[in-house]
Amino acid sequence: MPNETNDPLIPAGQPAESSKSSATPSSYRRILLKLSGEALMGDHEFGIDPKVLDRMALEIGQLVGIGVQVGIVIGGGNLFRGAALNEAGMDRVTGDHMGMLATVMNALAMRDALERSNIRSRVMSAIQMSGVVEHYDRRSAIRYLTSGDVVLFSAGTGNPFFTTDSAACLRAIEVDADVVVKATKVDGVYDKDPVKHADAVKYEQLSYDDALEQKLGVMDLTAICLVRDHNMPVRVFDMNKPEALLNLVVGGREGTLINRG
Ligand SMILES: Nc1ncnc2c1ncn2[C@@H]1O[C@H](COP(=O)(O)OP(=O)(O)OP(=O)(O)O)[C@@H](O)[C@H]1O
Ligand SMILES: O=c1ccn([C@@H]2O[C@H](COP(=O)(O)O)[C@@H](O)[C@H]2O)c(=O)[nH]1
Repeated sequence: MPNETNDPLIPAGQPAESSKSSATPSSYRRILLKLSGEALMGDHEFGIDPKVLDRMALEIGQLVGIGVQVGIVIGGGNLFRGAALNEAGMDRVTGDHMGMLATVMNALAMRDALERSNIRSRVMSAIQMSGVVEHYDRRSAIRYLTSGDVVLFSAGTGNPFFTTDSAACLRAIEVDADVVVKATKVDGVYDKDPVKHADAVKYEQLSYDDALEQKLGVMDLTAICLVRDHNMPVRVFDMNKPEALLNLVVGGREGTLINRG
């Protein structure tokens, strides 16, 4: 049911067609943008390149400018991943806690970049961190999004053994986003990893079931099961391609669409 009451707690969730009647030229009213932590490194080996943050802030500002509500989940792969720490000998749950804290650091850095560009934003964390960031609360998040604030959902799901892809899909479903937009270092989903295989073939569109059956590594299988069960579309695109984010949000063909098929 479209939200016709203007009650911020009634989900946005309008299909693309119904939102076209509003002032925004966007195909979507509310998106959940998943940013790769690794991509924040830019040309560096580790950490955060402020130039990447500033460029992303600019692109996010363009979306806010056309009336799109933006929730963001940032990965932590530029700092720590629990599985890698575990391979190096650390307890897995401790490593996952470090990975989740890394996502909070990335979210704080992105908020800083957004605010320097005069884009109102808030960081919420799945792990309580009084005095640093607000604890995640779904109803507050929806209110912030409805009022036009960019909301950065940090600390993943708050639980070990998950990833920020799953967190992004979970938050998208919870706040009733229209789509998960996964910004990554490749320009879509291929039949095999395009970084490792020069002959990989790109999909324009892919069903959830095909993505699961073929175990295509661009997104973890838990996340794909979640979006499939809640019929949440996902678009995977290249975050290094200028204007690609704006283009896909206004209905352009960018990357790969994963949906019911
Ligand atoms: N079939 C596939 N199609 C496209 N990319 C693939 C595929 N299989 C593996 N990949 C790899 O998945 C990567 C995309 O994941 P991404 O960089 O977003 O990492 P992540 O683990 O989600 O993010 P983070 O860096 O935040 O941990 C691409 O860089 C690509 O090399
Ligand atoms: O719900 C979650 C989300 C993440 N983690 C840990 O954080 C790192 C970084 O996230 P990426 O998705 O890999 O960028 C991840 O490797 C996990 O160790 C988590 O435990 N729970």
